[in-house]
Amino acid sequence: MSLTLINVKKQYNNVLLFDHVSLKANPGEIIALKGKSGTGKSTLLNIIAGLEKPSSGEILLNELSFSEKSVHELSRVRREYIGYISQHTPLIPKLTVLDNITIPLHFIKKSEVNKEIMARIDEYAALLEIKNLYDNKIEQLSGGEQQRVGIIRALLHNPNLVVADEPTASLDDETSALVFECFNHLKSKGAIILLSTHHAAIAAKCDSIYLLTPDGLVLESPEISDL
Ligand SMILES: Nc1ncnc2c1ncn2[C@@H]1O[C@H](COP(=O)(O)OP(=O)(O)OP(=O)(O)O)[C@@H](O)[C@H]1O
Repeated sequence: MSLTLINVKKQYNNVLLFDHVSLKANPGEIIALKGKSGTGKSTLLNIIAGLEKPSSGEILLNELSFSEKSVHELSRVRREYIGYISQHTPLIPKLTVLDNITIPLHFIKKSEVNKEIMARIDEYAALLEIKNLYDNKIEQLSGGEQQRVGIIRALLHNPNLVVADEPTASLDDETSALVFECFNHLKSKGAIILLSTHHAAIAAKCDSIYLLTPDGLVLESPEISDL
């Protein structure tokens, strides 16, 4: 599945945040989005995840156009194809790690955790080193552990597009590297991963790095001459 952005523009109350944001991402690409605080990275990622509408412009997943979809249809597209990772995943403190991870299954009327889904949870939990925490309550976990629970929950349905807003912000270098391993795993299955980050080391591992400016995306790496 490919992702195409065409001239995406966003303004709030007539104040322009960005315009002319265009991008083509192919299956198996990991793309980093950089930019000064307040340039609109989270806003752009929310738009790409179908959580917010652009002021104008087009977002396409293959041929599927977001602008032609109602809010209801967009939420179905999100559930099916998109994994959204935010800095502060809403988790339920009194429930266990495993219960929190499997919450989305209730929305797709598939409350049973079947073998395939459990194998996927095990795989990511092993990669992120939280397999021993399944029965712990969220309120007993550190911030970094909670972040990893949110990441597994976002990947439960094997998304074709992963949108991650500073996924390693609350993590140390070693744990950040584990998260990147997860992204590499998804990449090998053909997913597109689009992440915002202030960490140079994380951006350097991505296939390409774009800087978000008020006038669109500027390719920072690979440099044009490398292409
Ligand atoms: N619903 C909204 N209404 C009005 N302004 C908003 C709204 N949401 C975001 N903004 C403004 O848009 C700007 C960009 O916010 P955004 O969170 O997208 O930036 P960012 O680049 O992700 O920042 P950071 O790196 O600090 O997380 C901010 O000035 C913010 O106040």
